[in-house]
Amino acid sequence: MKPEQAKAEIEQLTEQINHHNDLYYQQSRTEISDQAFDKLLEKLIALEEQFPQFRDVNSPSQRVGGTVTKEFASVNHKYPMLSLGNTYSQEELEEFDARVAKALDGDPYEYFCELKFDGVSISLTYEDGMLVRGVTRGDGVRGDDVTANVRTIRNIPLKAKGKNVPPSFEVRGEVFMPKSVFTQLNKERDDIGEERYANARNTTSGTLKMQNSAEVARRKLDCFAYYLLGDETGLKTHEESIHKLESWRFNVSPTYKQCKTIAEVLEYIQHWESKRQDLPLETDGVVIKVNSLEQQRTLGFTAKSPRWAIAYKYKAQSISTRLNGITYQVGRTGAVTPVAELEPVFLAGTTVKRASLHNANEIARLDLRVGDYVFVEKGGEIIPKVTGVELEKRPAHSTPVVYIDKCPECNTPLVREEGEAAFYCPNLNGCPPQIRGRIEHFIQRKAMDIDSLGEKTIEQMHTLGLVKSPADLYDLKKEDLLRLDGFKDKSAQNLLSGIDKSREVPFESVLFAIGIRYVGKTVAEKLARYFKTIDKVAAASVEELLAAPEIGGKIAQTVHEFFRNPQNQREIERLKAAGLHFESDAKEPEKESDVLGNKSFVISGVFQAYEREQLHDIILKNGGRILSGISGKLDYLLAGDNMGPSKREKAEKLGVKIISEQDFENLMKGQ
Ligand SMILES: NC(=O)c1ccc[n+]([C@@H]2O[C@H](COP(=O)([O-])OP(=O)(O)OC[C@H]3O[C@@H](n4cnc5c(N)ncnc54)[C@H](O)[C@@H]3O)[C@@H](O)[C@H]2O)c1
Ligand SMILES: [Zn+2]
Repeated sequence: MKPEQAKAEIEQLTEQINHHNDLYYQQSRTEISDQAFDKLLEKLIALEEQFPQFRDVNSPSQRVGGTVTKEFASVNHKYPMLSLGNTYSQEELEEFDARVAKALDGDPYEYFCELKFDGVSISLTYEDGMLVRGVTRGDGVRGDDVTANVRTIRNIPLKAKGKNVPPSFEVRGEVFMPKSVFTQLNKERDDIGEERYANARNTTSGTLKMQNSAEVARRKLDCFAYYLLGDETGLKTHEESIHKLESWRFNVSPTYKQCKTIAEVLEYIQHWESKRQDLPLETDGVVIKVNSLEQQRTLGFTAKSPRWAIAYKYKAQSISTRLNGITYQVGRTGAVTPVAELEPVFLAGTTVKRASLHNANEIARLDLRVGDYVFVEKGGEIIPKVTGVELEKRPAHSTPVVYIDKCPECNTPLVREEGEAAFYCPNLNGCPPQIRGRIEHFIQRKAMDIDSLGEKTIEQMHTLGLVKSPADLYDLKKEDLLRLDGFKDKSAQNLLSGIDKSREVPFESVLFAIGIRYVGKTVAEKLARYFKTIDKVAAASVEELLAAPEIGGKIAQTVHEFFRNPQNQREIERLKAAGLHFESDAKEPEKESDVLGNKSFVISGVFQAYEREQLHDIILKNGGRILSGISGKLDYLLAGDNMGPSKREKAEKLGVKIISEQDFENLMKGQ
């Protein structure tokens, strides 16, 4: 290759890699697989080695990929947080072993193997046994201070318990979202018409950077600890540090193993290759560390990673098969999901016949054509996905897939809202899967909690014309139920009493049950708490909805529209007549004073003496108002710890007064 050509290619690769790094670390999104990304980086490294004159100090080959964000205060790491060199092949692993042997100059050494947990790394600082700080890796030198969020993770001890806990130390670990939590989260998102999250790692990264710790707590993140650092730990090996962490009640994955030779390392890798699928979290490889800390010091670091460790990454399990066609599914909210119908193929233990394609953009991006041979990949999720097309096998004269424009269930023309990836069938009240889905949503445990009513029964009720909307459930008679398959006197009676009992379900559950798009259980609770009655929610303008805590523009808009629809209005009138709770039992907070004189507040950050919701109540009870965001109209920004610098900046620019917890207490005293 000519130098000019190499230079151009290095520049182009750098730009590409920076783009993917930005997506991955800043926006928690990905456009290409890790393996494809690693190939780009490998290519860049090879070119830079061949043409060192074109290697920039800021090249992505020389630096950890992330940066800090504006939303959190940034903190310098005491010890830099580096990346890991990685490999997908046995030969490269053996080369690594040879480098270690050479650098240790005949000294005997051994390895310690752990799984590579696929989440987000975190640094946890403890002082006098107490957790004082949780910081993301950031650019390796500085990270985001996400302490408030880290405190919500149950498996991260707030206090290290056990013998000989040193006065000050740092723990490194991986924050992750267990597979079961991720699946449940996506189920809930499907149910309220939100787009699914792509994978658990990106969701973990996005969650850890949320501004609202209460929401983080609901996401049920978890953490595995794998490093112990400190000046006075007295440790000799990595293994000892792992045992120390265990004895101080840190959550350590029991999957580690000490290995004497690289052959044992290879056995470990093989052992976990398929077994790792049964673990409760995603893993993407094995991390191999030289066990002796003394030898780790001898080996040292490159600019980007330790020379005493390497990550062996498992190749994604992928296979090529024929795309026989595309079918379309309609969900409860009318969202249309395309599904790839494949020539059955055996992949990683199961036969795959179908794969998800997400949406029309994805089909266009892949330029899919029926008859193509496509690559199917099983990532962490159970449903495989189509990741690419084997272009050499493309049949002649094939044409790109034309996305359907009518609902496959009811033939209504589909619509796509601005800024949304999915197409929708707008026929809310006449499209069968939407009707059935709405009833399934209505009866679920978190909503009206009517058990003994399964999907099959709902479908049959709908086919027989017994139930077209949730309100019809309350008109059902015993003789209606006896027409259903398998229903006898007793089961019919049970169902009727289940329906009857649902009349006692509290308002927030009813508000969730009626199935407003984007209104999940948490949002329903917030709205119910703030507005107290359905009539007030229904009458609220978009601005008034926005004033409720944590209600954003998209939700405010849909809630407002929902109550303007005459059919929805009629349904609610019928449900009211059926005797459901449409008012909150919780009493209006009793006015205690007017000391805050109608001033407006935004609450942000974490407070010493109060929970946020508590402050919220105190303000309302004492004649203040709560606003949803910082604007020129705002009187006070009540700032706790860990408030993002961007909020402070905005408030300062608009001349909004920023007050502390102490200032607020003074205001309450009328000072
Ligand atoms: N698909 C994309 O667009 C894209 C973009 C950027 C990066 N990436 C992927 O991100 C990775 C590069 O990121 P990286 O620099 O964070 O490196 P890395 O993820 O390959 O390795 C370093 C990280 O491994 C983690 N880790 C997990 N288990 C560990 C254990 N037992 N011991 C020690 N560390 C453990 C730590 O968080 C550590 O920060 C690559 O896998 C790359 O493919 C993908
Ligand atoms: Zn339809």
